[in-house]
Amino acid sequence: MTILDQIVHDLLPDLTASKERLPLSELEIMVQDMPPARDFAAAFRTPGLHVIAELKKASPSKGVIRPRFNYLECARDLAAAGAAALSVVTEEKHFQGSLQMLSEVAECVEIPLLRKDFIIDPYQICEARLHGASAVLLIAALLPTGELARLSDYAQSLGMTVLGEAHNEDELMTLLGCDMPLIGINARDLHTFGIHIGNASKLLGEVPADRIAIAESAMNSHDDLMHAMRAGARGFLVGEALMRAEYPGDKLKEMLCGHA
Ligand SMILES: O=P(O)(O)OC[C@@H](O)[C@@H](O)c1c[nH]c2ccccc12
Repeated sequence: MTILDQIVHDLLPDLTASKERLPLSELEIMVQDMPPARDFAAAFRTPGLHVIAELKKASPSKGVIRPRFNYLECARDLAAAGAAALSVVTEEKHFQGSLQMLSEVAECVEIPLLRKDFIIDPYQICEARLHGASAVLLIAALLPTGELARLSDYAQSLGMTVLGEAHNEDELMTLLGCDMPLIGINARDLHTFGIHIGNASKLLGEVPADRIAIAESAMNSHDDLMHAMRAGARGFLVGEALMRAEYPGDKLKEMLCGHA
């Protein structure tokens, strides 16, 4: 079993329990009373360096990244430093995130939020919307083509945006067959955790102009962002570099401007 299989295996009991407690039909009624979702894709349609700054305490490949994790302070600092959006990792067991954190962050900043999790069911998308996210990540390595299209359509029916994630040619082709506005190219292979920058750069160049290419993972500096931009990226998902910094907002400014 790969780590990806393990993560999905571990989230199933909670998902089943949540559905029993509050079925999807009830969540969908609650969504009707919500204000419209924040426009997640808007920022990326304009020129410039647009970073999706990721809030995560830990990851399976790196263990605990930010031991004292004041996520509201991080969220405020990153928004003030110019983050276009935030990615809130909600997976509990391997990343130490939660939906509660997503709701709190939604109340404390105005920029759009991505629920970053291992999404396999419409239920998780509706939960994301109810907790203040306006985008979800759909990982091609996790789902058959039909499911990707179905979940993507479902998210968009709730007024949300979809970030599809690929890390190889086949996955990219699958995503391009679905109606997804944002196409993420993950330099990290989720099965092995290996980083492949050359491969990611090549794939970024293959994202057609009517989609927004987002470079994901392993970027630490202004140069890394510029490299990904030259390869075709119009947005950048940055987690660890910000979460390891004492002052994530300052680190983001440095990555955006090229100097401290
Ligand atoms: O922390 P990094 O290397 O900057 O990467 C952020 C983000 O790309 C990464 O967390 C990520 C993107 N897609 C994923 C899917 C599963 C787990 C993790 C990820």
